[in-house]
Amino acid sequence: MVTRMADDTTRDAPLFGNPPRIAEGGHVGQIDNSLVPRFAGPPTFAQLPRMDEVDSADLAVVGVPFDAGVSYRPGARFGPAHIRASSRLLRPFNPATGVSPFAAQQVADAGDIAANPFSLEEAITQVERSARALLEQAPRLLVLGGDHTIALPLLRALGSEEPVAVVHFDAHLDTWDTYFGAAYTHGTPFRRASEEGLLDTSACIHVGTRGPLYGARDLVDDRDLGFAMVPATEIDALGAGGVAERIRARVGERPVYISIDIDVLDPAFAPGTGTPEAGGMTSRELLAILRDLAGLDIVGADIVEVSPAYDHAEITGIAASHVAYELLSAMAPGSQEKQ
Ligand SMILES: N=C(N)NCCCC(=O)O
Ligand SMILES: [Zn+2]
Ligand SMILES: [Zn+2]
Repeated sequence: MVTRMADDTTRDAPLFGNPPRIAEGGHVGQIDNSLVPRFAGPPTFAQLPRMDEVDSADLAVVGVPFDAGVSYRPGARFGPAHIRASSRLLRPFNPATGVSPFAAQQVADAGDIAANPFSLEEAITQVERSARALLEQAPRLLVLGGDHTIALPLLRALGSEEPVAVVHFDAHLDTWDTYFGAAYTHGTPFRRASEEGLLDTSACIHVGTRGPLYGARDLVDDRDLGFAMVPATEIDALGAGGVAERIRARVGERPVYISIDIDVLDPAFAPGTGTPEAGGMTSRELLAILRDLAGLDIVGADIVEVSPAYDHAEITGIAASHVAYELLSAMAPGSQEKQ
């Protein structure tokens, strides 16, 4: 009996080379893990095809291995590879939403954007240029960072024609002005974006904000730059559904960019990050909130600040890969009707 099963399987499995893929909904999907072990094969996000393996893509997953903008622990340059490695266990069907995110839309991995590690200004230009070029090939992007600096060039690529609403999950405001006189850092992208007119200042919101600030003025500036806030201290009382309701009320029908700094999670759920703050949300809360955002006009998203050197047992990588999966599910056409 055991011998027969093994024989049947090996007959269909390729010896090497192009792995067999799931093909659902007319789309090229994940490697078929009933024939090829999930720990074998190329290291794309969720074992999805590369961009050059599909005729066209509805959504591209792209990495930005860059961390020259950090103010504390380094290492987010290794975030994209770590999130991809931790995404091998993602399966095709999302039972919490009823969505098959890789059957409902063509998702492909576009590899990494090359960003100069020695020139922050040049890196920002490269990220914007690359994102614009990629948007010609796939109308929506899910970006794996990288430190939070990259949100600015991504917003330049997405928000220069029509300002976007930003839903920003983070322990930090990231609307500070400068560090050591530097305008472009991972603590300043949303101030720059607001100053540049990239944000719909009636529709942006932070979620999960906590920890000490430099002064009370930070909050005044933040409001002036266009952000409402659901601080971490309000999450217990609101619950995931209540938080999602606040986000929906703020964003409405507008095009929205979702930026997720993994440090929005408590360090217990995401130790592998550069500027951890105690008292954050659980991964279950974050995943539930994202599920409730299905149906928003999500034009792009990022997951940033995963720093694998500080991770243990892939805790942070796995959290980030599931966050990506819920985002892809929420971005799938028809996702709202399924719920
Ligand atoms: N974007 C992140 N993760 N952190 C900003 C930290 C700003 C600071 O060092 O005060
Ligand atoms: Zn942060
Ligand atoms: Zn941040």
